[in-house]
Amino acid sequence: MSDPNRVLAPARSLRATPFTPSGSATTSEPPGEPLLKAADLACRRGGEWLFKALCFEVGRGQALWLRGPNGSGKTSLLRIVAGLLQPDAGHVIAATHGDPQALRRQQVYIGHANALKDDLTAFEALGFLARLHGRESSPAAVMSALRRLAMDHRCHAMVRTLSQGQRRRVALARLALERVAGLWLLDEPFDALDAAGVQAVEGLLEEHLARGGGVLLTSHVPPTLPVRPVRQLVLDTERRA
Ligand SMILES: Nc1ncnc2c1ncn2[C@@H]1O[C@H](COP(=O)(O)OP(=O)(O)OP(=O)(O)O)[C@@H](O)[C@H]1O
Repeated sequence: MSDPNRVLAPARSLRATPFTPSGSATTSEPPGEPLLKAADLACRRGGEWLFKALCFEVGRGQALWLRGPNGSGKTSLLRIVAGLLQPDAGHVIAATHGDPQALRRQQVYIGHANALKDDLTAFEALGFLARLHGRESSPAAVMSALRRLAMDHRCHAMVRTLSQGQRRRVALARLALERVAGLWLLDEPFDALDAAGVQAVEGLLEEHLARGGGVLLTSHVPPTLPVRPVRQLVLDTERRA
């Protein structure tokens, strides 16, 4: 029997199932409008098509797990949605209601690289990111965010002295500063995290979805959220044209 949460099967032409709003959105945004619509997206890299005619949506309160083998185009797709890469066809529509600042306020992109400055302390690096993205950056807020990822005890450590998992925790602590029910785009958020780190991030995801946010994430391990089902979008190199 097919998994009802699996929204797409990989093929030359990929189509999502019809969007059904879900979740308990506590937001002034219209509850039925998706945070993200991707229509007929195509991406070609290194002379090969990664995907074509890809359509999907992320609604409020929804998490969509982007999965597929190495090189199938997950990062490329996330970068297209984040506006960092031009698709070869199709378009992405974000629920911004014509406000050009809304996208910046509502969208969070955390890529493979942690974007932390090596020569700052964990506390300074997170504060810098918060200010850069126009988020709450008071010392209390930054410490509280570090605490959510159990990194408050290392707040004075230089980033370059932290382990990979600790750096990932500091980068992801940024999510604890978010208050807007927007779209989170997360590339391998669980990479390098131990079980406690994974649990902390899943808790943040759950809170974000509960306030009406949406999440599009890649992961090589299935994300398991305590309350909500996670839908799937599969990119599959073997079945591509
Ligand atoms: N800047 C680039 N120039 C040319 N080809 C690229 C570039 N970036 C990525 N590619 C190619 O695009 C394909 C998809 O890469 P992408 O990083 O999107 O895959 P992925 O599914 O995220 O992989 P992984 O699971 O290994 O992270 C790969 O074959 C890769 O070599």
